[in-house]
Amino acid sequence: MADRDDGTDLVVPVKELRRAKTRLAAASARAADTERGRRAAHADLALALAADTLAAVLASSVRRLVVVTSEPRWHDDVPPVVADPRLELVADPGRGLNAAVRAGVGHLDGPAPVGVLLADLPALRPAELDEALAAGRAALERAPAAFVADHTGEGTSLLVLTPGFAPRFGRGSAAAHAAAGAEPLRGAWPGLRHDVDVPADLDEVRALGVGSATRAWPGVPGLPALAGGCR
Ligand SMILES: Nc1nc2c(ncn2[C@@H]2O[C@H](COP(=O)(O)OP(=O)(O)OP(=O)(O)O)[C@@H](O)[C@H]2O)c(=O)[nH]1
Ligand SMILES: C=C(OP(=O)(O)O)C(=O)O
Repeated sequence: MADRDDGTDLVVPVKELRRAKTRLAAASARAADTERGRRAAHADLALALAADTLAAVLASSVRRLVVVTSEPRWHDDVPPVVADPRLELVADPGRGLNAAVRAGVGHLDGPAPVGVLLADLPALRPAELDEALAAGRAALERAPAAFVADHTGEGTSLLVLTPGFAPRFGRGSAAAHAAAGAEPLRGAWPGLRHDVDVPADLDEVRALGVGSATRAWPGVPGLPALAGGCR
């Protein structure tokens, strides 16, 4: 078992909700009867996934948390996260995921290792994140970056990098990060590896145990359970 992390800085990109998670459209379609209801349920789902991911992050040993987003609901609907003193918000440059990640890493503007975590990990456990960040920092003695592949083996859920390493998120990112010299991290970390991309993933993460916002979806408007994060 790797050591507990002693405080890595973390960047989490959160896409504008109405454009996010298009591969989950079939799940939102089952959640409401009208087109308007479906759109609202879809945005609530994307927000719930991000809120649960961030609740776990804030229960970990992460030192600074940079969220890169231009989502207008951010301030109203994620109050426990917004109120945390470790949070710094950076505007999304609007040029895709890697540009958002670069903006977050650039904001930190230092030589220290940085973790980049995607925001669709509602079963994430704080201890898994701490372990993976510690393992990633240890790997930086041998490689310019380290990554945790997602449960399919194709994507990347966490990238730990030294500033200067170019992130290669997107389809097939695990292979792209490995080809650029990043070291794959081997821990089990089921919640860290299980991102939610397609409707079947929702059942799978619920079986692992998700945070309160995802557990409550689809729920009444306003996501009353959002403040939780305990599992
Ligand atoms: N800030 C920011 N975050 C992004 C962007 N694209 C993706 N993300 C985040 O990166 C994570 C993983 O992205 P994807 O699974 O590719 O998400 P997606 O584009 O919302 O989903 P699909 O439309 O289903 O491909 C999610 O947490 C998104 O919020 C972007 O352009 N800007
Ligand atoms: C964006 C990514 O993931 P996915 O498409 O699996 O969500 C990625 O792995 O870089």
